[in-house]
Amino acid sequence: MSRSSLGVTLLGSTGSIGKSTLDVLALHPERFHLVALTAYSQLDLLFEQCCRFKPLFAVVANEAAARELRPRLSVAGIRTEVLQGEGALETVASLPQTDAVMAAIVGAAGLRPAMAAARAGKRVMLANKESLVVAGALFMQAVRASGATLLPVDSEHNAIFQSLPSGFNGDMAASGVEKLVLTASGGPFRRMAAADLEHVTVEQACAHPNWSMGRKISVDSATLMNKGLELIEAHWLFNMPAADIEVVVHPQSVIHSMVRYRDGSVIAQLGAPDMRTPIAYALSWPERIEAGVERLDFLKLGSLTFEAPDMARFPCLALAYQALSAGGDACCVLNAANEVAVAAFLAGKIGFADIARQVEAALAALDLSASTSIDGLMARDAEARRFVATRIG
Ligand SMILES: NC(=O)C1=CN([C@@H]2O[C@H](COP(=O)(O)OP(=O)(O)OC[C@H]3O[C@@H](n4cnc5c(N)ncnc54)[C@H](OP(=O)(O)O)[C@@H]3O)[C@@H](O)[C@H]2O)C=CC1
Ligand SMILES: CC(=O)[C@@H](O)[C@H](O)COP(=O)(O)O
Ligand SMILES: [Mn+2]
Repeated sequence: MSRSSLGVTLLGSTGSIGKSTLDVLALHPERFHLVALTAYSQLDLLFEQCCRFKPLFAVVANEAAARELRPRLSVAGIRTEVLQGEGALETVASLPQTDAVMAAIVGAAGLRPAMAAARAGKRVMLANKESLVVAGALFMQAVRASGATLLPVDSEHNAIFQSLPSGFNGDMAASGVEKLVLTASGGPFRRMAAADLEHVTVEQACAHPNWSMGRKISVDSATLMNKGLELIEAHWLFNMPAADIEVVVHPQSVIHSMVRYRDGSVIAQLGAPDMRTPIAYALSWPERIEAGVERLDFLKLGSLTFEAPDMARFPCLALAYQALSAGGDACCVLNAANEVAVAAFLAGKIGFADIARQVEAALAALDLSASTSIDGLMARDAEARRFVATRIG
């Protein structure tokens, strides 16, 4: 390992972003080394990843999983130390050996470890958009206080980051920025009638037209809640009011997002729909490295098209605008209610269109006054989860 090699902790290594991150890291063994890998349910895959990448630490969900993994690693001659539980996720995110943290756990479960990385002043490569949805103000405050480097991995926000002037300091007006434009694929049901949305299957909802992703974010893309979460994420990352963040449906997912400038210029980032590009940029910024992705062939692409999002058929996007403008803990409630409703849809307990109904009910019923700590937000998150779980039964 060279002295300048970057020590990476990969939170959520067994997921879609986790695996893509390992693909990029494997292309550059001289540039990066793995400090820690973390998994939740996929122990066999974590074992294989430890054998291949030999991290210093592996984190699993509980004592039983740790007792299973330790002897397997030992027999294989791998000296990775196995830790367990939520606290261990925060530990590996803030170790002195860790230079950079890829935050790729799904859902609000990723918040505390991402916060630990931010508080410890790490290079935080943020895929876990839910951290900013639940705790945007506290998260950005922690980044500023510690001097952490926050690099967006979500493709749209990474595209905006690439389209902003270099040395951008958070002052949009001084940089001549007028608006941000988030592109949305429209999901698998872009052209479906409202009545038919009541009957779509889990398999259809998880079949994203352009991206290969985990199941939760795939359902979010299908309801357009993903774009709602990304609106809130963009608000916090780039210090932009919701009124200056447009959402445009672009079914090809080739333009990953854009920045409008005061002089009428629009700067966009384009690329194949492959997360290895934004992951590679977050890992190598301000430089660029090979990501192993297919190059765009404009002649094969033909045309790029645009249309307005339909918030009547996809009310989750409207609910996210509503939560952002309500402030307080509304975005935390929106996220928690959505996580429970999506899990219930994936388990066959509610229909696709019920997801928005559950989120709307939680926002209407619960106290949305602002929490001032992560513990307070997690209590509000738990309250919203209980509320929706009780309604679903
Ligand atoms: N996939 C994509 O292309 C994109 C994803 N994102 C965001 O990145 C994040 C990850 O998404 P994705 O990779 O698709 O998700 P996946 O479901 O594929 O992977 C999630 C990862 O988190 C782990 N995990 C799940 N629950 C817990 C928990 N309670 N505690 C600790 N670890 C847990 C999983 O472990 P295990 O598998 O072992 O159970 C897995 O490693 C999400 O926030 C998503 O919105 C953003 C842009 C694009
Ligand atoms: C790859 C990525 O960043 C996802 O968030 C993706 O953007 C989902 O696509 P849509 O939500 O636009 O369908
Ligand atoms: Mn995205």
